[in-house]
Order: sequence, then structure tokens, then C-alpha cells
Amino acid sequence: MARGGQAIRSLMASSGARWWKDKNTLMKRKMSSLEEGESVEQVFGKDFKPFGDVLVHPNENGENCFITYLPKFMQPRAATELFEHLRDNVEWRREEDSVGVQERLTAYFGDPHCTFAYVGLRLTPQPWTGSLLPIKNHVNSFFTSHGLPPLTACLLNNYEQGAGRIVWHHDEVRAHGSCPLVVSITLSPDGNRLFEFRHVASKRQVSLPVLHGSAVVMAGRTQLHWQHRLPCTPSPHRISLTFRSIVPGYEEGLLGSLKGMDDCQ
Ligand SMILES: O=C(O)CCC(=O)C(=O)O
Ligand SMILES: [Fe+2]
Repeated sequence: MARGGQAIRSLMASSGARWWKDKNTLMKRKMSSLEEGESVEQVFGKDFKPFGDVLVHPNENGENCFITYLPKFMQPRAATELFEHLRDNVEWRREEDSVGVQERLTAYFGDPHCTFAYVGLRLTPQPWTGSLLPIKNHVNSFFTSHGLPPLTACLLNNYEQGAGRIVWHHDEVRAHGSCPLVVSITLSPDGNRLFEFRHVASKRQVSLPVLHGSAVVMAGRTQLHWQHRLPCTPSPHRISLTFRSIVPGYEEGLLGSLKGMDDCQ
């Protein structure tokens, strides 16, 4: 096996992700990630049990989508401290993607080699900062204890007061695992914003006013059957932490470019 192949295997092992064995498995996962007709157990694993305020249950339409809401995921005081710290200390960027200049600011953090490719952007993670590590650890111990995959990266979104939005979209799933997981934590000490979901086939919509310190969870086939958006309603300043189950080296493996990964052996 080529050196790069060994590198990617050792990355998978050291990341502790039991879902990934080698580059070939990654390829198969990519191909199978859009297949339907699988059981809940196949998609979510045998340890999974729904939790939180369930908006969409995995059994709904047999689609294996899971959208749930945890209104009190963080203590309000800790959420406010984190909001103020991130607002003032993160190097926020306004990216231009394939749709245009983004109507929000972002910053991307993650484990080494958790490259995130979406809407024409290819983001390299900044290392986790001291302010993000405690919430990353909290997120991971909570969700892995519910049988969900580890969250290895986080895209921070900063929607300034009275402005900023994200239009209807699916999150890129090719970077995620067999049970792609996105968890969005809301930091908005001055009030709520709407988080909306739309079922692609039926157009059914769900609107959720997301509270300061809450978490929205999208797992399984959610990104295939549902879109989501943050509309531009008159609204308070909000920062979201969107944790994602990106597998280290996944993007590089898919693109066949394993450059820069040998230092991980
Ligand atoms: O701000 C949020 O909670 C969600 C943002 C989002 O949909 C995304 O980053 O893909
Ligand atoms: Fe999204």
C-alpha cells in the first residue's frame, strides 16, 4: 500500500472513529451515503435512541432522518460568556462561495486534517482554542453517549444584529460519516432567531425559535430529505457553533491527494 494509504489508516485509528478503516471504505461510504431503504439500525447504529424535543423521528416516512432540539444544552451564563469571547476574539471572515458573498461571518476550527469542502470553499481548520475545547468536549461526550459519531470540526457563524442569514440549503454530507451529524448551538443573549426546516418532497415547513444556549441536531438522512435556513427577520446578534462529524483525511482521501498527511504517522 502506498505511504499515503498508511497515513490515512493511522489517522482513522487515532481519531477513534470505528466507522472508518481505510481509504476504500471511505469511498464505499461516499457511494452508499445516498442509498435508501436502510434500517434505522444500519444508519444510526444499534446504540441510538431518540432524545430531546423530537421534530422529525427516524421512522417518519421510513426516511431515517432525525431532527431534535435541546433547549437547555448550555447554561445561559456559560453561553453568554462564550458569545462575548468569540464575538471579540475570533478572526471572523466574510467568505465568497459559489452562490456569492456570504451574508454572515464565519470561522472554522477542527481536528487536524478535517478539511471542509462546501459550496466551492475548501476550509482548513484552525486548531481548537482554549475557549472552544470545553464545549467541544461537552458536545462529544453528550452525543457519543447517545450512540452518535464524534464531532471533529466546527464552523462558527456570526449573524450580526438585524442582518445576516443563510438561505435554504442542505449541509454537505460527503465529508461526514455513515450517520452524518450536524449540531448547531445557538449563542444569542439578546433574544431568539428562527431556525427553519423544509421537507424536500412534501414542502412541509417547521419553524423553531432557537433559544440562547440551545442545540439543534440533524442526523442520519436529514440532509438528504430536509433543507434548513436562517431567515433574515429583524433579529438579535447570534453566533452559532455548527459541530460536524467530519472524518480527518476524508476530503483528501476522496480527492486522492494525500499530500501533507505523512506527518501524522
Ligand atoms: O447558524 C446555524 O445555526 C446554521 C448554519 C448552517 O446552516 C450552516 O452553517 O450550514
Ligand atoms: Fe447548514
